[in-house]
Amino acid sequence: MNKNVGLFFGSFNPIHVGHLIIANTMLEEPDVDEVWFVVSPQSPFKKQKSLAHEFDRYDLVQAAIGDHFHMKVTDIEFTMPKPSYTSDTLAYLTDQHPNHHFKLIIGQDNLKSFPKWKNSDVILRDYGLLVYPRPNAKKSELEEHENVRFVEAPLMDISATFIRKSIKNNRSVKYLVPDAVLDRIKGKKLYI
Ligand SMILES: Nc1ncnc2c1ncn2[C@@H]1O[C@H](COP(=O)(O)OP(=O)(O)OP(=O)(O)O)[C@@H](O)[C@H]1O
Ligand SMILES: O=C(O)c1ccc[n+]([C@@H]2O[C@H](COP(=O)([O-])O)[C@@H](O)[C@H]2O)c1
Repeated sequence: MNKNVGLFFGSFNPIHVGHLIIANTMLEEPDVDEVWFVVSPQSPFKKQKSLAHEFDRYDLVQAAIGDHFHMKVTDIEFTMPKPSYTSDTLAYLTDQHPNHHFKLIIGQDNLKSFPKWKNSDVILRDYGLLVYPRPNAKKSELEEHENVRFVEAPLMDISATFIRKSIKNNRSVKYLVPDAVLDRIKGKKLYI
């Protein structure tokens, strides 16, 4: 079946309510039928000491979306070369699902550096970007690009960095992550 799929790539270290609000907002767009979370083992521009194992991050995403009918999670990048280059994954997914139409979902903070991504021109031309606004994002020349669309939605000053820091400092992150995610973070003693 043909589907319009919004691909939401990220480290998800851990997934937080901001990510879920972004996914849900994108599902309201007329040309997004499903959102697939793509858990990246290693983002090219991020060197994190506190990066949880990709299997754990995948589990947290799965726990967060539960059995949502229009959200899925994929581990497709786990067996691909690292770091995880989005254009390679897009090519692979397009090959696997020739009838689907993919778009990329990103937060506004990633738009400024997007021209430095591998094959960014191909991604822009062949897929296009759906952008969720983010506080303090730097201005980007791509804001007016014909294949870049901003959604109108509330700014959310929430980050995985803040959540990891809070856990380390023994502060509660209840409501910043879904309860099922919090249970697993505690159970596996992640980010302490
Ligand atoms: N609060 C937010 N507002 C808008 N976009 C966001 C927000 N949080 C995450 N994103 C976007 O979600 C995608 C995946 O993000 P990522 O997993 O790196 O989360 P993060 O909260 O930015 O993590 P970290 O704090 O570890 O850098 C990126 O495109 C990022 O821009
Ligand atoms: O393909 C690239 O060149 C590229 C450069 C930077 C980031 N990405 C992807 O963008 C996603 C979000 O990245 P980050 O660094 O905000 O976690 C993640 O899945 C990365 O693999 C991809």
